[in-house]
Amino acid sequence: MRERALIADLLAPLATHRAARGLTDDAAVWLPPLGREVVLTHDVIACGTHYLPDDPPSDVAWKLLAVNLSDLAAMGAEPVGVLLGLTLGGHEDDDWLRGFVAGLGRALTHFEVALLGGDTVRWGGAAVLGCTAVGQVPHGCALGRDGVRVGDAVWVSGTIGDAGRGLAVARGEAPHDKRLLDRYRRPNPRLALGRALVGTATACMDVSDGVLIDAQRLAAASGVGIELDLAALPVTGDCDEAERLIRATAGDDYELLFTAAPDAELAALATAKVPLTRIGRVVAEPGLTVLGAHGLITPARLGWEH
Ligand SMILES: Nc1ncnc2c1ncn2[C@@H]1O[C@H](COP(=O)(O)OP(=O)(O)O)[C@@H](O)[C@H]1O
Ligand SMILES: Cc1ncc(C[n+]2csc(CCOP(=O)(O)OP(=O)(O)O)c2C)c(N)n1
Ligand SMILES: [Mg+2]
Repeated sequence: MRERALIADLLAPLATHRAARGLTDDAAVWLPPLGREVVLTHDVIACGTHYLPDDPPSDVAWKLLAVNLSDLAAMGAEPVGVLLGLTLGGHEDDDWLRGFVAGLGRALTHFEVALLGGDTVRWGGAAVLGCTAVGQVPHGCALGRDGVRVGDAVWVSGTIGDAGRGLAVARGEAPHDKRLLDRYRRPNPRLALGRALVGTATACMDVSDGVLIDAQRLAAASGVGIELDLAALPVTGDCDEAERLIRATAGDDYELLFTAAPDAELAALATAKVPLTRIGRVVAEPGLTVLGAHGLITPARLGWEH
């Protein structure tokens, strides 16, 4: 399929938002509502690094959107639209592209975001798929990483480590488990939670590289320290300390890690699907401290780094 056909026949029908101008102009034109700030983020996923060549193309489209919307969720923003940078390789034939666009359409509808534009190129290597997500927040309401205060409680949404286990399933290294595969292939950005945390959380970020390394980054951004209780980490099923460390460093969770005053009322923000768990506290001494059953633990690694 030629680039023109992909755009005109498959992508343009998805670009229904007025701002996209039917994908017939050089760029999208969007007027943010009065009193709103525009929130912008860009994340790339590469075949072999972030997803597997055999992952269904519709799930790859979902993941591309989800990892970007997760960054908007972390900022407390409401998503508006996305621009896609599709650098395709030899593996992405017409069937793959049709599957990708079908999944893209479903994901756009599910997340209520507009396709605003993008670019498509072919090259000889593995596919590299970029996405710019555009969101909005009421003026001054964006959540940041630098608002953590000494004495705050540290919270995380959902469960940690299931996506990492899903990757093992996808690689054929663990028995088939649809739920875990979905956690890896179809992350759920915590958009409603992120927006609900505006005004309550002192700081927020999403967990993509592993909850330990991301907690270290959150603490560093605020010039404070974070103490995490490994036993408090929300995991699926029973697991010992060694397994908890694996789950805490696997990454791909796309949960929200946030801080709030110790007496902040958060129970009302939790749901059956997205529980909230208090996993630690903020201290003055900078750095990350991991506490196990027998005291301090020094993990060999904290998470994923490129
Ligand atoms: N190549 C780049 N050019 C400009 N900014 C970048 C680049 N890579 C990362 N950033 C910015 O650095 C910050 C941290 O990026 P990253 O660690 O990828 O965060 P996240 O995990 O939220 O995606 C973000 O504000 C991101 O926009
Ligand atoms: C095939 C494959 N191997 C390994 C991983 C694990 N992995 C790759 S990148 C990554 C971290 C998240 O990606 P990154 O580009 O750092 O996202 P960002 O922090 O920028 O949101 C993880 C856990 C994976 N998702 N897929
Ligand atoms: Mg990034």
